[in-house]
Amino acid sequence: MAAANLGSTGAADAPGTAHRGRKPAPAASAPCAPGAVVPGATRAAQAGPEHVTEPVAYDAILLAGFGGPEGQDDVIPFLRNVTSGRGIPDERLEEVAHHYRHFGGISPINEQNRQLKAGLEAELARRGVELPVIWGNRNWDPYLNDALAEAKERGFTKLIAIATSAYSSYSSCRQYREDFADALADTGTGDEIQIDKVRQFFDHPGFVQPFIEGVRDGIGGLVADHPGLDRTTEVEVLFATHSIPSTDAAKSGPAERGFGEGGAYAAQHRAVAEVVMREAGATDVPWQLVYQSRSGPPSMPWLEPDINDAIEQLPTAGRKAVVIVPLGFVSDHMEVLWDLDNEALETAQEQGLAAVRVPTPGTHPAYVAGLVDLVLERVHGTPVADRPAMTELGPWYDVCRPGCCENVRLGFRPALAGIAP
Ligand SMILES: CC1=C(CCC(=O)O)c2cc3nc(cc4[nH]c(cc5[nH]c(cc1n2)c(C)c5CCC(=O)O)c(CCC(=O)O)c4C)C(CCC(=O)O)=C3C
Ligand SMILES: [Fe+2]
Repeated sequence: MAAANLGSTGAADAPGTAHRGRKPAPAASAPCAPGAVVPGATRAAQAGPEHVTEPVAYDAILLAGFGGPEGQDDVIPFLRNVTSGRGIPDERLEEVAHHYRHFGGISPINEQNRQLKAGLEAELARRGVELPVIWGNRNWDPYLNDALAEAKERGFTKLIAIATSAYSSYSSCRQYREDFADALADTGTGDEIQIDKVRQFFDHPGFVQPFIEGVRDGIGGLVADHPGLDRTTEVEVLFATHSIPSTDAAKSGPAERGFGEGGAYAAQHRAVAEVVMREAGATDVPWQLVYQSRSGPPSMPWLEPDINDAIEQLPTAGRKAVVIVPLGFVSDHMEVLWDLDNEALETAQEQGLAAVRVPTPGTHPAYVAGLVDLVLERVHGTPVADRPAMTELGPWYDVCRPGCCENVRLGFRPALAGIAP
C-alpha cells in the first residue's frame, strides 16, 4: 500500500467535506519541512485551527496543470477549451493563437510539467516517500479525466492535488477545484475517489526562494554590467502577474477577511514582493506590482497598471534599468515567453532601459522540495504553527473558506476542497 510507510491514520473525508474546527494533528505527526523556514519567515496572526485538516493516508499525488498545445493543429481546439463560455472576443483569441503559432504551436507548459513531475518523483524517492504522481491538465491532453481513469485503474482512492498555481483567485484556485468536481462526474469516479488540494503556496519558502535569488542576481547583474548605475534611484523592480477582472480580484479571498483594493490576489502578491525585496537585500531599490496578459472586453475593468504602461513611465522617474519578476507564474508559460520576454522586454528597449527577466521557479530544487513539503503537511496533519509561511497572510487554508475565489461573471459551479458559500 503506497502511503503505509507514512504513518498516517486519518480517516477519509468525502470530497467537498468541510474540515472546519477539527482538532489538531496528533503529536506523532512530525513537522515535515526540514529547514524550510528561511530567515525572515513570519507567522500569520490570523492563522487558526480552521486552516488545517486532519491527516489523510493519501495514495497518490495529482499534479494538476493548465495544459497547453503541442503543435499547430492543437492551438485552436486548446483555445476553445480554455475559453468556452467566457465571452473572450474573437480578436483576442486570434491574437493569442498568434503567440502560440510563433512558437510552432507549442506551449512550453506541458514540458515544464513533465519535468516537474519527474522532479517530484525524484524528490519523493530521495526522501523515501512512496507516493506515485499522476498528471492531468484542465485544458489539454493528458486531461484530468485521463488522470482519474489512471487513478481508478491503479486503485488510488485518496488523491492530494497540487495545482500549478500559487495565489488565490477564480482562475488560479477555484477553477481547478471546479474542474476536479467535473472530472469526477465525467469519469463516474465521484463515489470512490476523494480529491483534496494543497493550500495556495504563494508565501511558501519553496516558491519564494527562486524569486529571491532571481531578484538578487538580477539587480546584481545590472549593476555589474552598467558601472555607475545607482540601484536606489536608477533601477526599478517590476513584479508582474496575470491581470484578472477586478470583480474576480474582489472575491479572491475569504469573505470575512478584508483585503482592500485588488482583494486577496493583489494583497498576496504585494506581501510576497515585499518579502522578496527584503530577503534579496534590496529594500533600497524601488519596486511596484504590475499586471500583464489582460483579455476580455475593454469595457470590463481588470487589474492595472499594465506592465508595458508601467515601463513607459520609468524613464520619467529617472530609471535606467528594470528587473522584471514573473511573480505570478510557477514556470515559463506562454505569458512569460511572449508577454514578458517578447513584449515587455521590447517596450523596455524602446525606452532605452537595460532590462532582465528573472527565472520562474520551474524545477528549482527549493520549489520541488517545497511542493513535497506541502503534500506531507497534509499527510501528517501538521499543525498550523509548524507550517512555513513567509508573509503575515498565510499559511493559507487547506480547504477554501466560504465565498473564496468566486466568479461572479460565470455563476456557481460545484467545486471540491472548499466550504460551499
Ligand atoms: C490568474 C491566471 C493565471 C495564473 C494561474 C495559473 O497558472 O493557472 C492564468 C494562467 C494561464 N493562462 C493560460 C492561458 C490562457 N488564459 C486565458 C484567459 C484568462 N486567463 C486568466 C487568468 C489567469 N490565467 C483570465 C482571467 C482569463 C480570461 C478568461 C476568464 O475570464 O476566465 C486564455 C484565453 C485567451 C486570453 O484571454 O488570453 C489563455 C489561452 C495559461 C497557459 C499558458 C501556456 O500555454 O503556456 C496559463 C498557465
Ligand atoms: Fe490564463
